[in-house]
Amino acid sequence: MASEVRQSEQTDDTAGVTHGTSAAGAIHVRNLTKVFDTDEGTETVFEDVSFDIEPGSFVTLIGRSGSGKSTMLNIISGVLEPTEGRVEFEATQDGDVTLGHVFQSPRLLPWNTCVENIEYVHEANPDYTRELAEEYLDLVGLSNHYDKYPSQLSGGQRQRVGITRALSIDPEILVMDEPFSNLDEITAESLREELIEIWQKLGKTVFFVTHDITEAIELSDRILMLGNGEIFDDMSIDLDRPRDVDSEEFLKVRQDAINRFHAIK
Ligand SMILES: Nc1ncnc2c1ncn2[C@@H]1O[C@H](COP(=O)(O)OP(=O)(O)OP(=O)(O)O)[C@@H](O)[C@H]1O
Repeated sequence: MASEVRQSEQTDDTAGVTHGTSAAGAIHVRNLTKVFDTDEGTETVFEDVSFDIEPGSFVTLIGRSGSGKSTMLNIISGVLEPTEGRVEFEATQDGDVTLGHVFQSPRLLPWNTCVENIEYVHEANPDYTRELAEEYLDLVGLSNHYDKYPSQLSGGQRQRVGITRALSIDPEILVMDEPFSNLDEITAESLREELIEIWQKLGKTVFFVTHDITEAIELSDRILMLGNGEIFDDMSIDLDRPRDVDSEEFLKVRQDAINRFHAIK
């Protein structure tokens, strides 16, 4: 049974959502409209948008700058209220849905170590132990960095901590807003590979936002294209994983995606 989203903010970077039962991790976006009121008047970002996301799938929303990708992601995560419509989640048998939010910049607390930055989002979790933080840091290759401060880490390592922190609350759903766009391409590429390995291992539903078509094809089961206030295309990516971005079949899919993307007026 589906359940309407209710956000209880745990930190800037994670949003706890509760309610519902079964098929945990499915997302149902229903007739979403978002209008911003500004000094210059109103701006309708999108109107009457609906789509469904399968539990455990990796779905990416792409669109030009200003098309409303972050707005959509923030409504799904509960950071923003829609003007009209609703988002429903399928919850676990316990009736819970937890959602982890990874931002473009990891937003770590500078006076906290890696472990403490994870501990911070577990303040209300009686089962939290340092071992749990270490286990998640191990997952992203930060075993030798538990007690380092953010200033002692590279940009890629800081983003790894951001991803780890979101994963450490064991969310059914991970929303990621251009998490690799501030990183150099070599680091971004290794993080993409790690993310896919983690996703395959943990089976989370991932809702990912990017403006990078190659990144979207490399990562996703499905790409939603947002433009002119609507989802104008919904493309399944049927390439085997791991994906070779230089392979003939990848380049063919990429060209198809580019053609479809440019079909929007
Ligand atoms: N809080 C706000 N108040 C008013 N307008 C807003 C607000 N947030 C976003 N907008 C407007 O909504 C539109 C969509 O913004 P959004 O950040 O969702 O786009 P985006 O596709 O994520 O862009 P980018 O790829 O550049 O990050 C933009 O025109 C933006 O100016």
